[in-house]
Amino acid sequence: MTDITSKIKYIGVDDLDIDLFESQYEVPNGMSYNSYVILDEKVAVMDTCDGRKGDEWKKNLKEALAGRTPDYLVVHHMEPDHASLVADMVAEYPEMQVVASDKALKMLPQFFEGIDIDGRSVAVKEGDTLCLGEHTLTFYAAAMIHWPEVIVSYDDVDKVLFSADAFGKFGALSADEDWACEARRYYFNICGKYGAQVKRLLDKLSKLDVNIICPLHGPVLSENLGYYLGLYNTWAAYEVETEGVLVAYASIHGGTKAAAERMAEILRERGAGKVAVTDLCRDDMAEAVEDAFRMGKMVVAAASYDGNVFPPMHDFLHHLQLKGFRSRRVAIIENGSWAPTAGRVMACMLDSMKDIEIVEPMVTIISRMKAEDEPKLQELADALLAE
Ligand SMILES: Cc1cc2nc3c(=O)[nH]c(=O)nc-3n(C[C@H](O)[C@H](O)[C@H](O)COP(=O)(O)O)c2cc1C
Repeated sequence: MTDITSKIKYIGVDDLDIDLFESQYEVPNGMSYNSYVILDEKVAVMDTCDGRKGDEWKKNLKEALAGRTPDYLVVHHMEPDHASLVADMVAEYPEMQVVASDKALKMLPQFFEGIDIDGRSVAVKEGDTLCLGEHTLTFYAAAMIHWPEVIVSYDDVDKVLFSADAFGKFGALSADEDWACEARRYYFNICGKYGAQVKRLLDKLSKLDVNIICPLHGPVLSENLGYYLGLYNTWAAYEVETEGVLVAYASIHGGTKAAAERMAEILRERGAGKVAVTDLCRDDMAEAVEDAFRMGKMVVAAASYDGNVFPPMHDFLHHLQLKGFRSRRVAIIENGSWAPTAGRVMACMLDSMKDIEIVEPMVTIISRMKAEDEPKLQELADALLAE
């Protein structure tokens, strides 16, 4: 338990036992479920915790309360990694009121059958305030970052923003790691689709004087906030963050892999900037998605499979479709032994995304790369790098 300011305490919990966050994201350094308590004339608990760590969280809460009773539980986001203990809190503190958006209040019985908060709920919308004594919270709608019921709140005494999942990050607080790397992987995989909504929130924040950002995952941000806001502005606008190329391949027997690796070499020889190579069958899918958004250009290379494309590539492109991948140049390499189909399928999936420029000519490898394929790869690399 740490002090964020004289009246705001951190009561969140690190989870180092979790195998996959949201049942799909590898988190080698765990996850933090952040939660805070404001101890003013009134006491406000800011979100709860994942049920996986409920006992630890309740212990932290009790310690922070030091015998006091919460007047309000503010629910910024209803996802179970933050709201699992709302029903327990409602039962334990009969005088406590639940403060949330109208949508969140409607979601409560979906998660907690029979929960009774009649006369104990405060529905808040954009611009509403909650006075705690010295501190007053102002609420802002943050719909679709990354659920529809999300709100954020701002305390103009300590200039603290409670940002819900915005500015969140994979990794427990105990992890000593670069913020941007795991925050970017988190952002594009969790919020990537909602750039327009993130941009709207950033516009609102630009009018506030924020000194401290308290997100629901990852470290509290209190220094150099311009750096974090700058990255969020780049990401929300789908702008290129790093000049370079992601080469993503899906290969059954190694032929496509050899072509992809040769393509990466050619790109490096031509000074393409950062060239990252990912094996979609083995490497972290979330990192591949992150790198696709991070860089301005991409090469996709895949084997043909049952008149379609090898499934790991289909899975990758499907992730990009879901996350709103857009505004990038993409080159295609396909492989097949009798009737190559991978290129057509990849092009079709890419065509469904916004402002994707498919660079010609696509290269077709027949089973294994031959000498005659080398100039074709060079031509494709030149076309990809030409602006
Ligand atoms: C289950 C399976 C289905 C395949 N389907 C096709 C196909 O529809 N058309 C084709 O040309 N090759 C097909 N292939 C062959 C591979 O695409 C081809 O051998 C390719 O060279 C493999 O590339 P790799 O060495 O990168 O794995 C299939 C292979 C397997 C194992």
